[in-house]
Amino acid sequence: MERSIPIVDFGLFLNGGKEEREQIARELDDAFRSVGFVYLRNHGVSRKMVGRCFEWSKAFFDLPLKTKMLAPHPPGGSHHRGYSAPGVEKVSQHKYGVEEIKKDREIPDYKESFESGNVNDSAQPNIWLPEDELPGFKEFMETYFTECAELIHRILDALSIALNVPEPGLSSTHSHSLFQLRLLHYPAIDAEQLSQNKRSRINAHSDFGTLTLLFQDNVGGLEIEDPHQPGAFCPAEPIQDTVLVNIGDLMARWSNDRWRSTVHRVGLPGENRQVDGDRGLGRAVVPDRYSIPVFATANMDTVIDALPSCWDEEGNLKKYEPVTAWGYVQMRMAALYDS
Ligand SMILES: O=C(O)CCC(=O)C(=O)O
Ligand SMILES: [Fe+2]
Repeated sequence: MERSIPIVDFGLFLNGGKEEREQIARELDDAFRSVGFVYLRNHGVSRKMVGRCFEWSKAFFDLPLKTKMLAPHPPGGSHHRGYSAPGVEKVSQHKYGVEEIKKDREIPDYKESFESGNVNDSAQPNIWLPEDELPGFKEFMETYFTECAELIHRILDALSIALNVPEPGLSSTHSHSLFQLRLLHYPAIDAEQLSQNKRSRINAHSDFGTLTLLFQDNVGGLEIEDPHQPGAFCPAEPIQDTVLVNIGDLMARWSNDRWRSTVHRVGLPGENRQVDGDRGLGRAVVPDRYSIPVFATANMDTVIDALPSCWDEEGNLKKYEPVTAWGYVQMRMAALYDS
């Protein structure tokens, strides 16, 4: 890939003066224009909190299936909370036709997930296990959600500076913090199954909200598509103490495609990553992988129409019709689950 994913010191934005904040806004703008992804250091969610979240995630997924099924994800795509067992969800890339979605599901994503969101989100109430099945889990996830929501709002402040969006900026269009905290577990799998495309971990897709935070363990396997070479992917390696941030489709549209919503997937970890097992028998096993994406979207009534600094009447016309955040997200979500 021509340009790798930049690393930005977000502490300079959080704690710096006007000049430093403007500099970081420019760095984010560059990253999102060229690659659509950035690693943030000093992002304000402590190493300890991130570590604890991975521990909780493992504790949850280690529970027996029948216990996890006490917090089931409802059928259909409109209430995106609770537990989804391996093979239930299949991400798809811009495929809304029933036939296309069915065909896509023939290669199952081998992962399980648990979704939670804002405690005040009445449209999508959280779905928890009975407290005594995993005491403390709910409380921790609610706290983690709040810390991630704070980071998302600060990134939105930086993006507002980057695009000259006047005060109170993009953060105010996300004031309900309708975010989704997702725990993901990809069970250990034969490397051969992944390499021969019999199963995927997560198929190539772009995220459909405004932006996504992604915490990953150090197993690897995440890859992003080279914007200059469609179909060619390169690794987004785990980097200690950073969070990956990427632009989603809704923000790409809002920025009139100034920023990229880059297609990504999870498959076989790179050669330099760990693959356990007896290579002699050709039965290498890719270890379990855990990741924690947090998806942001705008308040549902927000009209997504090209931001003022992203278009003009001369060379750079508006490319898209206005759409509400609600209309857009529902359309994308319906493609995820069989209804
Ligand atoms: O597990 C990962 O690293 C990526 C997850 C992802 O892209 C998603 O859930 O949208
Ligand atoms: Fe994604």
